[in-house]
Amino acid sequence: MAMVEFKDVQKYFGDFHALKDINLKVDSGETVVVIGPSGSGKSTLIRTINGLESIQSGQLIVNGYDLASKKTNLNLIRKDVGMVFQHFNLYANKTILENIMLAPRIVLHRDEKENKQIANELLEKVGLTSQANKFPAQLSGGQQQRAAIARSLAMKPKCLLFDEPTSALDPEMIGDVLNVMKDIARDSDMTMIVVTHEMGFAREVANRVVFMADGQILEDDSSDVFFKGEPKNERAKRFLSNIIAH
Ligand SMILES: Nc1ncnc2c1ncn2[C@@H]1O[C@H](COP(=O)(O)OP(=O)(O)OP(=O)(O)O)[C@@H](O)[C@H]1O
Repeated sequence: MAMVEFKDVQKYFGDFHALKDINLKVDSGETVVVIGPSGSGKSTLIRTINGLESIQSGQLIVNGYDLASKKTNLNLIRKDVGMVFQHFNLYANKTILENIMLAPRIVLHRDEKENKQIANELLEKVGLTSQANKFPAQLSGGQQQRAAIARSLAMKPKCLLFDEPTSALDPEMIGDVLNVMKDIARDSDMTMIVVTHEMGFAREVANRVVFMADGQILEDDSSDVFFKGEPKNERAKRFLSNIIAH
């Protein structure tokens, strides 16, 4: 079953055509990595999936809901489709444990004892048990991002969107965050759509790689084809050889 399906989607910011004729289908359980040069529309693409950006024409179906319809309740979509941002977006005045417990308590009305148990399990999963009662500012960037991932997972989403989750981190923090993401991709049946330049991650766990440039999808391959067989599109090929060379 498709978790996300774009059909001839167009997105404008004023006169600027940010997403051009997007056709993309992501099946439940797939891990898809989106790559491409700066300004190519990668963030815009994934932000449309949970309604953070609206589309102007075409069809976008997410978890069975039509996002172009005014009747669609975005809160219903966001319950099942989580997002991890470049800059973590944790609540500064709440502890890490409270950050993780907040949405399930308010949105899902999860029983308090169960909520705490799930939060503690997630803290363990992302290696932050000892940081549970600290505030975000007391943690490193890498720890904050792992807390943000745990917070998203606490909602038990069907789909998790990642918008350059490691690009604001110091290099020594990146590995731990990627390892958490790799574990999730391997161990869960959640759909993951990840905007990243981390080609090691893409190679190890992505089922597919989508290359964007100038608001268009120029290549959409299984990762085997992308990494072993070379992309067919010239720009994708050049992009790949540049990032692998650096
Ligand atoms: N709110 C906005 N208003 C106007 N233009 C926007 C807005 N958001 C994005 N854009 C433009 O849309 C284009 C695509 O932006 P987007 O952030 O999706 O690219 P990206 O591929 O994610 O880039 P990067 O890798 O640098 O994050 C850019 O030219 C950007 O300036």
